[in-house]
Amino acid sequence: MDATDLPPGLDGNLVEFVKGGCEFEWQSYTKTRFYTNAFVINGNKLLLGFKKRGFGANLYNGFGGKVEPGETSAQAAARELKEESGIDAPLEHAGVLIFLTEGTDWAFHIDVFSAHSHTGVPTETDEMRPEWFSLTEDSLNGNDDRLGISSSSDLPSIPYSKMWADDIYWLPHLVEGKKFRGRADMVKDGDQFIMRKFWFGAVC
Ligand SMILES: Nc1[nH]c(=O)nc2c1ncn2[C@H]1C[C@H](O)[C@@H](COP(=O)(O)OP(=O)(O)OP(=O)(O)O)O1
Repeated sequence: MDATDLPPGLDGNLVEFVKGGCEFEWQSYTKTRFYTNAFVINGNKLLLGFKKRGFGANLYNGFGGKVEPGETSAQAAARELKEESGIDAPLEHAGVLIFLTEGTDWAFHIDVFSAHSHTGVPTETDEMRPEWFSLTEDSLNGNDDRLGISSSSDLPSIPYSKMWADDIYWLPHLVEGKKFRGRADMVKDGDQFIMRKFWFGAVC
């Protein structure tokens, strides 16, 4: 894909999965803040955390936070995973997401990581309550959550309606092991954020 067709902030040889909000302009920004987000898979289970406080409270997400000065994003991802869930995992880089929120001039740059094994027992912390979810096909692609039916396994389905709006567009690709990139410009709708303009794609 021609780099000039990509949202500002993304580059490389990318193939589009999905886009929306074509009638809007991309929001401009002058600063970038670096964050991480880590997802641990164990066979047909995915570990998510219910965020108890702070930005994104009451949503399920991977484990992550700010990259501190002097840290690489991989180091930050491992530290945040341990701090928020009590486990260690051999994290690998899976994707990059750029998010903007209305009224700010800075972008979240989120390095997303995944792992297929871990050591330790996921443990609730002040910030996150870890829970395992089913990775059956209907759970992963959001059919179960959309239809409000429980998963065919003994674990709950992935709770997309209680996650950031963008997650359903890239989480299935992360689980399939595809590297991805994406950007979403968010606006506030009541007490939640919805995507005004977005683009998600795979790295060739
Ligand atoms: N639209 C979005 N979709 C998504 O899946 N994750 C998002 C997101 N916007 C932000 N995040 C993630 C990135 C990161 O893992 C988390 C925000 O980190 P935190 O709230 O933990 O940051 P803090 O500023 O509290 O940093 P720490 O104090 O270092 O934890 O939310």
